[in-house]
Amino acid sequence: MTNQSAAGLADIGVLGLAVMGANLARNAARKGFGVAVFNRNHERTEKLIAEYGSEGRFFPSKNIEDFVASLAKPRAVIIMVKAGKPVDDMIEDLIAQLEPDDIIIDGGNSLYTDTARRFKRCEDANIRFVGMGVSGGEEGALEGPSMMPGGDRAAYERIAPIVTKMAVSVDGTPCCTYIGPDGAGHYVKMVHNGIEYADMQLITEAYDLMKTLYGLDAKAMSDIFTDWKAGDLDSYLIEITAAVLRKTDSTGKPLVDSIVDEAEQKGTGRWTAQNALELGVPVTAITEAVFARALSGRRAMRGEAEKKLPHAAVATRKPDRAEIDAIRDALYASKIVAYAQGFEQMAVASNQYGWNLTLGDMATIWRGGCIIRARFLDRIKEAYDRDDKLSNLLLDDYFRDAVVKAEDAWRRVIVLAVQNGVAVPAFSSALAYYDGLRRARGPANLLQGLRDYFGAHTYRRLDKEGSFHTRWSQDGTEVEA
Ligand SMILES: NC(=O)C1=CN([C@@H]2O[C@H](COP(=O)(O)OP(=O)(O)OC[C@H]3O[C@@H](n4cnc5c(N)ncnc54)[C@H](OP(=O)(O)O)[C@@H]3O)[C@@H](O)[C@H]2O)C=CC1
Ligand SMILES: O=C(CO)[C@H](O)[C@H](O)COP(=O)(O)O
Repeated sequence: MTNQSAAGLADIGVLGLAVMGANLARNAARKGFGVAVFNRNHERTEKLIAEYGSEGRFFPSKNIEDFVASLAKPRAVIIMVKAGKPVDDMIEDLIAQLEPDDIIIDGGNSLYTDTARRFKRCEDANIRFVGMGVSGGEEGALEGPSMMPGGDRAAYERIAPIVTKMAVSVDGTPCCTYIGPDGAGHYVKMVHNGIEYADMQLITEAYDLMKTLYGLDAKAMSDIFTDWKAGDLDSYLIEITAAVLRKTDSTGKPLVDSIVDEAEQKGTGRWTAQNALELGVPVTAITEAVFARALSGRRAMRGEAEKKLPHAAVATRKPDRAEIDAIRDALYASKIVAYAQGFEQMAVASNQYGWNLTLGDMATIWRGGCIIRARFLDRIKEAYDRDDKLSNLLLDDYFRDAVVKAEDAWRRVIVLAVQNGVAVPAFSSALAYYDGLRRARGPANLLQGLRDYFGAHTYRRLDKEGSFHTRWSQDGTEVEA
């Protein structure tokens, strides 16, 4: 499936030409592919062709019939529309036009269970379906995103020569690989976004600590984040944090100080947390990040609470180098926990849903193009290269050494935050997870006793096999259940 446009037909189609679709279409055209383009509202198509039509071979259409007719057979169409019902509508419209063996690729942020359902729907219509997570935002879509295709493997193999060329490459390896069957590609994208939520929440907490405890202004914090980018924390999110903090508005003041403190969300972080709860995986950092966005949304309530629930004014501390370094170390340790949790979630899902995910591949394709791209992902890839059965990243030597080294600073920063009333839910839940994880014997024995007391739910004993119940409200004797 390459360069059939010589015959006057396009190699690939892009349906949906908002930020992501238009940039993916330009990306493919710049790489030499003939690209059929279509959007419900034709103005977007016209704008794309007027502004960028000279970048490559575009085949614009005003309706879906002409769009499909402009594609070389077997056809391949990337749908890039708003997630949810629009995707179902577009699939139905395409099914009515396509022929057996043609391929539909959904490149949006679809819920993985929707993807599994759509896979079945297309299979019933003899159409091949690939659910492909795409990350990188506007710039990544154009310059080379990270791509997470799942579903029909044979269909993926057919589009691979195109999509692996569209994806960015790191050290010569494309950030695109087949992930697994049915909804696996969109599942992995969902967890990517969950980790993105946690990573951003941790950065936000570091910002709040520097601002509230040390009185640092945006420019000073921008310089600190720029320094951090030179070390272990080197990542796209740290880089853009420095850029956002450095930006001034038309008044000359830092833009960030005028942005409303309410975080919005489209749903992928919430889906990650919901799925973690369903699977019973302790994904605390991502879940706290979702809740922190929800709390940020209660702006009026927070305004009222600030008046009614006062806290002693925080005495601004001297921004001593060692204390700022401690925040950096706490951020790094918490970030390791967040990624460890996200990777465990993918491992559990892989088992539960029979996907056979290769976790090292996720680290490999997230090294470039995507929003969470970071030097750190090389370390994760190396950890899975050392042990592809690794049950938790924190048990890998590199990550164990990193958290052990950061531990004192991590604790000090959280103590300081708690003493001064600065909310650090992701920092502190990450540390609580770490402390819970590194104890072979925790306190859930008491919890089991309580459950047995009120509900005869039984418990197991350390000293003998079987399940037991104590007749708490009768004669107090223990019986085998
Ligand atoms: N923006 C980003 O940074 C990223 C977005 N994504 C995902 O990629 C997908 C596309 O994102 P984005 O480019 O931001 O666009 P939007 O999510 O803003 O969706 C706009 C596009 O969807 C089309 N659309 C909306 N409703 C319908 C409908 N009922 N029927 C047909 N088309 C419809 C619009 O067409 P029209 O012009 O006619 O209104 C337009 O092309 C989404 O799933 C998004 O979550 C993934 C990674 C990053
Ligand atoms: O997929 C993405 C990046 O990888 C999108 O930018 C995503 O929409 C961001 O999520 P939210 O709007 O919920 O913050």
